[in-house]
Amino acid sequence: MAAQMKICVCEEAEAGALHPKFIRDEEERPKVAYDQFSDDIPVISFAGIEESGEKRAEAWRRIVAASEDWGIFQLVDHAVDFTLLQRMSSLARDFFALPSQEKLRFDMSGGKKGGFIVSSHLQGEVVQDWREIVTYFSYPVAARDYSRWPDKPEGWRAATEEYSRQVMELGCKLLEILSEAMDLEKDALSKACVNMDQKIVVNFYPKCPQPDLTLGLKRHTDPGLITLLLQDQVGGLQATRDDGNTWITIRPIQGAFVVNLGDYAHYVSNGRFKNADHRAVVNSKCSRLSIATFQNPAPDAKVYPLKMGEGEESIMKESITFSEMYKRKMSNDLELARLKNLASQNNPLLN
Ligand SMILES: O=C(O)CCC(=O)C(=O)O
Ligand SMILES: [Fe+2]
Repeated sequence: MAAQMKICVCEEAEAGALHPKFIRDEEERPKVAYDQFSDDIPVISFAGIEESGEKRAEAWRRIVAASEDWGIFQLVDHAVDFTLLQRMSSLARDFFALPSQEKLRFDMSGGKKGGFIVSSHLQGEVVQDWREIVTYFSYPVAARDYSRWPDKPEGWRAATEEYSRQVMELGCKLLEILSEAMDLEKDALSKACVNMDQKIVVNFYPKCPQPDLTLGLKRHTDPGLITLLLQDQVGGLQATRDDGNTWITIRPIQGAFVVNLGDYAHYVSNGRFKNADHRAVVNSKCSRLSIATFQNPAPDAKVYPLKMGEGEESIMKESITFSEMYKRKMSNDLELARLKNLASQNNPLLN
């Protein structure tokens, strides 16, 4: 039973020092603290969207501007029920507090569709992320495998079902705005996605003995269309728009969703919408919880600009499927990690 021998990050947290497998290279380590908050990311009220006239135009304009600028904005006054957000977060915290054997009953290793993972999705990663996660494949509904949804704590399954439904609704409204911003019909993006996929990733970052040496989640862009991220009040989500030279820590706002645009949004808008470049840092004082809901196209949806202006060239050489795009992204990431590992093995100064 290999799964039973795994060590959860919560157990690693008990040690006074960080295990070397979590230690990042100097240039990857956080330089901006988890609680040194920035207000650079716009906070937009969704109430304005439902109204008519000037308020709607203003909210709409700010969403589009943020999508072009950072590829990130925070959404408040949205329709997702506040008590449901609190319930999801508290049930998720209860799950991560369970004994390791209980969590590992849902271990996702070996290609299972959903469940519990220690650290990273990617096999072959050299340095590990300081986190544990639970993943739910929630849409399309027909593809749900409830046997992979943790049955403890009681009530989490039902709360997750309702949460995924409400977030899907909100996500679809955002797609209408982004479609119209591209001068397309309201339903253009949802049609391009063929059949909207949704995946929920609940991230738990235990408190960490040496947070300056590691990352909760390494730098990345999300692959899909948009991600709606619910974070607690601790702080740790960071973004860069100068290729990792400088970072900001996004200020947590209770009940808000941080909306990140992903690679698919970047490609179909021919580069107009930014794919948010982000990561999560950890701290030594307390654990942190975030719930990321990824709204993605179907695996066979085409990835190619939906519209190009006169004389504008496509940023993509060819049209590929979303599953092919995802595969290439993952193998690029692994190749980079492998090269980095080789370089450090061949550098006597680092050994
Ligand atoms: O925990 C966070 O703030 C970031 C999570 C994230 O980026 C992800 O799950 O893709
Ligand atoms: Fe992300």
